[in-house]
Amino acid sequence: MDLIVRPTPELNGEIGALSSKNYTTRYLLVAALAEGTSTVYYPAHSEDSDAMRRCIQDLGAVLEEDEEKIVITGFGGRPHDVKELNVGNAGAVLRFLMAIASLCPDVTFVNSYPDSLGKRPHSDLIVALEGMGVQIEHQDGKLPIRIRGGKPQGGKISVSGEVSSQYLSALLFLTPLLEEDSEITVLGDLKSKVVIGQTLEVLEQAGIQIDASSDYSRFRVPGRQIYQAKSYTVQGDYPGSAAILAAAAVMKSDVKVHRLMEKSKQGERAIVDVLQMMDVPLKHQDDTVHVTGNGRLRPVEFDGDAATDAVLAMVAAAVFADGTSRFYNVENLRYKECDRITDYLNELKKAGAKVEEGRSEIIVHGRPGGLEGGATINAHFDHRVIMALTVVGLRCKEPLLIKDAHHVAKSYPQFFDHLQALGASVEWVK
Ligand SMILES: O=C(O)C1=C[C@@H](OP(=O)(O)O)[C@@H](O)[C@H](O)C1
Ligand SMILES: C=C(OP(=O)(O)O)C(=O)O
Repeated sequence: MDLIVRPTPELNGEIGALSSKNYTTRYLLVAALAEGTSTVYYPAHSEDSDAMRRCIQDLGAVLEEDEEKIVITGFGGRPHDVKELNVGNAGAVLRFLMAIASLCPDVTFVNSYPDSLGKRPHSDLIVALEGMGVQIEHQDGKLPIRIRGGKPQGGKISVSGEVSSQYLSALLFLTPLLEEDSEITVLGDLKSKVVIGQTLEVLEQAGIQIDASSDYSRFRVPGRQIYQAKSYTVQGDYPGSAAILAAAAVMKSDVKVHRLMEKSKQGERAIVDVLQMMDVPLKHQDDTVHVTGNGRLRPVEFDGDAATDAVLAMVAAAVFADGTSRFYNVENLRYKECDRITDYLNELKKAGAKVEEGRSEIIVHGRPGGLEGGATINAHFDHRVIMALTVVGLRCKEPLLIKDAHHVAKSYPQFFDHLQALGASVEWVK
């Protein structure tokens, strides 16, 4: 489905942030790996979290659900002998479950999004798992991927962190279940390092003991551990909320987003600091971010690796700043649902933005007077491109038509409802 974003002068109102995608996938997984029955309160409801839900059921977890929670009886360290798993377009779910599937005799991950997840690389994880004695068939490191496991071996394990932190997270979920103790060494410069903090936080809550070096380059993981059944509460999601906050920042607004923990380990909470650096009037207290925008923004320089899933929203705000902004250390944006540098900037240019790319950076020459708009946008199967182009479209002179905007449901199905509730002029078209 396509969506029209029309110029909108003002946003006003209050919303509750959606539930965190990263915490939901992790809590569902540790609950599935536990012996006994766990409860996850306020899980995210999106395509990615549904993918994890569906796959852990296929692997033998038993789920009962109501409005506020999912009660999960885990399969412990013994997943069912499932033949096929379909993770949809969810990268983290795929990578985490590739590691867990190595406990099964023979599982194939199908390629249901050939133009998105089907293009993303998994070689670094494949190499690490092969080093643990797992046999893997793949298409040059890509889907479909067939994993013939059974009894992966711990011990000394190396994994590259250069492309994604998800490979390391995957091994951190698997190794506590192995017979042997493990020592994981991370090769190269670990990207999205802050996300490993979320993995370790959840593992600790699940009763798993891991000794991590302070720079996250080495991990000692005792084997034969048991995931404990626990109750978890999912916090609000900063990456999705970043787009709402950016929208409020680029125009006259009085917008509150609730349920955004000040002490969260989500790196994307940096959206608050970045908007403040851009002189956007806002307050963050009692887990509520309150933006009182006036449409005036200063340019900013930011290391985007610290907040990988919020960079596109930050760039969308910078499009209207009164000067040149730079987002650096962002090469791994190229390996997401689309190439979030080249593909994203091409769409921004269609709307009239002045942007330039380097291998690992995005440069934005702000246009405080607003953009022309009047363009048709290709979503590239990417929820974050859709959200960011919506932010831009609200301040264009002519409407933007976003093709296939339904892919927003990968992480934030209520995004357009939330924006409409705040007064944005957005409309689905057939
Ligand atoms: O571990 C996770 O849940 C995620 C890690 C990040 O990926 P990379 O480590 O590939 O940057 C992030 O972009 C993704 O949305 C979710
Ligand atoms: C990149 C993302 O997710 P994943 O890697 O899990 O597909 C994202 O949510 O922006």
